[in-house]
Amino acid sequence: MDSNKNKNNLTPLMKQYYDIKNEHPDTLLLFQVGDFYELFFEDAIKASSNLGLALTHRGTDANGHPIPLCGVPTHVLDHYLIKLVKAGFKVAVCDQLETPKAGKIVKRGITQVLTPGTLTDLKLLDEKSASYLCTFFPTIENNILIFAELLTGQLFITSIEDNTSKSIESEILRFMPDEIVIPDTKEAKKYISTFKQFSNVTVESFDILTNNFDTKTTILQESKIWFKEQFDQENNNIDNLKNTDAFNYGLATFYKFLKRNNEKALNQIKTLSIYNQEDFLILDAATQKNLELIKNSKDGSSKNTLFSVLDQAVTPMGSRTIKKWITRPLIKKDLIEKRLDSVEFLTQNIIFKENIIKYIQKIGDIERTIGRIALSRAQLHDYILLAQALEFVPLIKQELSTHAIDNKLLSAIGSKISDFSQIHNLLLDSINTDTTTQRLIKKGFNQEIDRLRNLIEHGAQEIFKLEKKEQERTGINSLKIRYNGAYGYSIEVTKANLNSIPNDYIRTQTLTNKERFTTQELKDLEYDISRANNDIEEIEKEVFAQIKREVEKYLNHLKKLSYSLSYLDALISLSQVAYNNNYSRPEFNGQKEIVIENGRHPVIEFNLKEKFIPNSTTLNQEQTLWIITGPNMGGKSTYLRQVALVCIMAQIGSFVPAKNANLFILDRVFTRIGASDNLSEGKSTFLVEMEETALICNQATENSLVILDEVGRGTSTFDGLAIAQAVIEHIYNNIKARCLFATHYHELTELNKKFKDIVLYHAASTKSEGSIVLLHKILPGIAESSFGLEVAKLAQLPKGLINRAQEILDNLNNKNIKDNIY
Ligand SMILES: Nc1ncnc2c1ncn2[C@@H]1O[C@H](COP(=O)(O)OP(=O)(O)OP(=O)(O)O)[C@@H](O)[C@H]1O
Repeated sequence: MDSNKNKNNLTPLMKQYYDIKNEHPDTLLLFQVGDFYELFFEDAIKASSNLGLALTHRGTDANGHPIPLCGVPTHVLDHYLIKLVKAGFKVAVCDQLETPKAGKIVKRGITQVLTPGTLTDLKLLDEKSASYLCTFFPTIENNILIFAELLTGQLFITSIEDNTSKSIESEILRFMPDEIVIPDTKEAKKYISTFKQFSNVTVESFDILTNNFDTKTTILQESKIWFKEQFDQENNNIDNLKNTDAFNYGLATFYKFLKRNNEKALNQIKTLSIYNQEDFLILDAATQKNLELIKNSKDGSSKNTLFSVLDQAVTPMGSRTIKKWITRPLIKKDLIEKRLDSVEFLTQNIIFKENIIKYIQKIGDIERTIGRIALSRAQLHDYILLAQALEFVPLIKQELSTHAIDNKLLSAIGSKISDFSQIHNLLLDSINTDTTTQRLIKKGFNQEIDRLRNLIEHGAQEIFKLEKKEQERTGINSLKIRYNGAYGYSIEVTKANLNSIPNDYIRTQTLTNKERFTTQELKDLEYDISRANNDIEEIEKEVFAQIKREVEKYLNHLKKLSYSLSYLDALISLSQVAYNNNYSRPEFNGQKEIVIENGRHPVIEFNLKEKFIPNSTTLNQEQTLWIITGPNMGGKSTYLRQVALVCIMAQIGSFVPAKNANLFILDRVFTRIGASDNLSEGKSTFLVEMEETALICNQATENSLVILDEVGRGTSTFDGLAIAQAVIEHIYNNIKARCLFATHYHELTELNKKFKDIVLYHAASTKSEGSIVLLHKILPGIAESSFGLEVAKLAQLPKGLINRAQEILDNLNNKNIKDNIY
């Protein structure tokens, strides 16, 4: 859209379009024209290719060029909005603000600006995922990350001193934000390509943060004032942060962005959590991907993920809580034990659990309903849902108090579920739940509304009653009250009866045989009837607003209620999963050991046709590092992942798929599994492998679990072998983390002779009728070989090819024996 130069050549509609678009140049502008929302110029081209809609042309621009155009019907706007916002566009919706009148350009204005991270409209949100807006501000000193969950009004802030993109990426992935806002500084822009792999990125201009010329105060100061007003800041962590540029500018960037795009949400952010990365178990980005915690690597959905197994919640808010728990496992023993106590209690008290499930199911996703109320986006429907939900709160409260619950967490949840009878009664008395009538307020709640409604419903009867009254008063039986489109209501009297009309009759019209009159009473009645429809709307709106204000007084309590209920739902979900799948309660006995008896992979055990073979693990002072060899397809990767998953599940507060598990509280879990390249960033498979290994070597501690699968595989045999051995030696000698290392380099098993705590395990196999049988059992010792050719046979490589490979292999083995390489 190049020029406003020749504005005089434009139609009034296009002039108006230019004016509005100029105020929102960074958005796709959907401009309402009657029954369509239309996009013009570049916006039309982008939208048509993203939405698969036809691109046409209409009229000419100021320079006489045809204007590209693409339109969507108004009744399907939401459908297209979701698509555009999910594709990462910022979208502004410009509505017609008045009924069009002939010959006059209709008034239009922006009614919504949507960006991926600022959505608060339920139709646009994924119900099983919390939606976060992230702001990232890096400086040489530290990096600030701000995550805002707008619907619940929560803000999470952390500072990361480590400047490697891997650390920052890991922390961002915990929240999986829908949008990451960064300043247009050189340091920040370095991260764009990394962030774009998993989120939408918006660059916010930085220079004007400090020079807001529109007001006397700068955005920096404004954001500080906002922060002070929103939060009760008795938080020690905040003082340290406040002195850093990253925090101050990061906050200003966040504030500026949200103020422009969803100011209401900005004012509803009331809960602050300043945390350290180390407050939760740290799962680096590769681990989150490799273990398929929330998203699978196949299609990015939650199918066959840990989340899909643990999520048996009956409400979406419960599912969202489970998701949060999975990405933020705990590291404080007492908190983990509290969750485990509750899960155990719930698995043992089935009737109690069933009752609670029944009620929570009826309550539904009250968290989002309350979120909408807080953001003033709630409609009648939301209040109906709230009223229905509150009916079950006393029942849950009763369950929680009457069962002698010997469980700290459940009792604490119970105490937060206050009695909302007052607000429940108010809603029951006032809100019209009969959605067929299109009325907001229930009969009997407000006298004036009832009177007007009566008038509308019984207008005809009122007129009839008046007619009777006038007949009796005048003694004229033929007197009629009639309605005429041009004159309205009037009393008709035949000319023969004119002598009997009272003095207060006002003549309005003379017909051949009749005269028409009105009276003050008829005028008032007519006025009331015609105004009733308008008035009732006004009064209903005002009464509804009063009810909303009353409900808003309880917002903080309601937020606590929804938090407690989603927590309860998530706990019940964990207990259901534990019960159904025969999981056991993990123990933390203070020893630095991971001893798992008959562990299983929580996801794979569901998908196998045959029975999953359980395997045990002992990583302790005597066995700190396992080198695992074994045939391809022998089950090594499954085993490695299962050990990591069992440890993570335990720190989520879940029971684990094992007969017994004695664990210790890990600070970090690292996994380097499989081949992944990052061609979009110009990184080869091997470079990615080495970057991930470097992160482990730099960040793992003796309290970490390190899972390494075939490190060194991506380069030449000797380079790979050398790197693999050096990595093992570093982890064993310097880091002292508990480690499982799977490899096809049999040479590495020699390390067991050098270091006594490095032990050898293998994925067992046997031969039957000349073919390999994979036992999927991890046993002490070394595998005979990798049986690569056997697996190739299983995969049905051509027979001739296999025979030739066997020849080559025999030659190589003979040579190795001669050269004594093994
Ligand atoms: N404990 C088990 N019980 C039953 N089946 C298993 C078990 N472990 C693995 N499997 C099956 O074997 C398949 C291959 O396992 P996995 O990928 O773990 O082997 P691998 O040893 O890592 O192979 P490669 O060295 O080729 O990567 C799995 O997809 C699963 O179907």
